[in-house]
Amino acid sequence: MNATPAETTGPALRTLSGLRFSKGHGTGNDFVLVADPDGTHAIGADQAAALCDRHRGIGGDGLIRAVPSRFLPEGRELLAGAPNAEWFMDYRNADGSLSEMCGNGVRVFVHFLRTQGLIDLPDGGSLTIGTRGGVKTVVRTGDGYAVDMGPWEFIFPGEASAKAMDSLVTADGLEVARPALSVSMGNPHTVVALAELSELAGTRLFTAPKVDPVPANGTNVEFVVPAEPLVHDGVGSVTMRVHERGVGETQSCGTGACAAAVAIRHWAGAEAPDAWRVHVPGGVVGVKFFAGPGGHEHVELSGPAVIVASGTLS
Ligand SMILES: N[C@H](CCC[C@H](N)C(=O)O)C(=O)O
Repeated sequence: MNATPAETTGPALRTLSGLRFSKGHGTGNDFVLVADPDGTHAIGADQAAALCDRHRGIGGDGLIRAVPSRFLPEGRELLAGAPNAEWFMDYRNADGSLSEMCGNGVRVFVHFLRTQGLIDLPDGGSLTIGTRGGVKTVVRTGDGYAVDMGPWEFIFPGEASAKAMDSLVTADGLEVARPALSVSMGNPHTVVALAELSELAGTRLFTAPKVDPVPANGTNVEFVVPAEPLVHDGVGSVTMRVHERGVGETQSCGTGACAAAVAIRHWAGAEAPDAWRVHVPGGVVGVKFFAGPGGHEHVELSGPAVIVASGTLS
């Protein structure tokens, strides 16, 4: 991730002096979280990037502002069809860019609302929230949260070939194009199939892998290796690393784990299971396919959420 320039970070943070914040993560995908129940603390791109800066700010893969949906035009639009989506996850990537969705972020967002005393959600209870990727329903489970991520779809007809600089270059320096699938989970993903993760060994995904074709608003790129055997006790298993749009390599990506399961399940064919475990550097998340309303297949993402600390900006 590119650090924000010093001349931007300092002034941006000074505009936020006294701000109460928390730090949390879901399988190592970490966020700076701000509660804004009165809708008076909009956080812009430079401010978000400064808060997420790991050397001059608090540090995080993204910034999550918890704000009542009624205070945002996107939220008011959602309330028309989902009046119970009282809270809105206002999410920005570490570089300050907006993104439609953040799967790990939704779990940490709901956990944050609970720890702030802004909602009451008993074990087994469910909550509907608003995001720029639509309304999401979240259930509190015994060991975290399960999110109905909604329907998935392929972004391009057929399969898109993908190339990744510095990580899939063969010994004789040839760029290796791999089969890939571009999948929308509310945000764009390009899933690249590898035979084994050792092909990425020793590689930090510093630069955005080259993919072809590129989705209109850029893409998150997942490198995925199926387990051997792919299915055990009826559950499929894959291992993945990810270069996130607007961030860089992260320990985990919830929407990316869903996209990876969509792609591997597509490649595995009709016998592939509906339940998956996705192993990421930061832990393991569950992905499950189920028949959603209107006959669309939905994806459920499940996993832990942790609030590490809270503080006040100097
Ligand atoms: N960087 C992503 C957003 C965060 C996604 C990821 N953190 C997740 O858990 O889904 C994008 O620009 O689409």
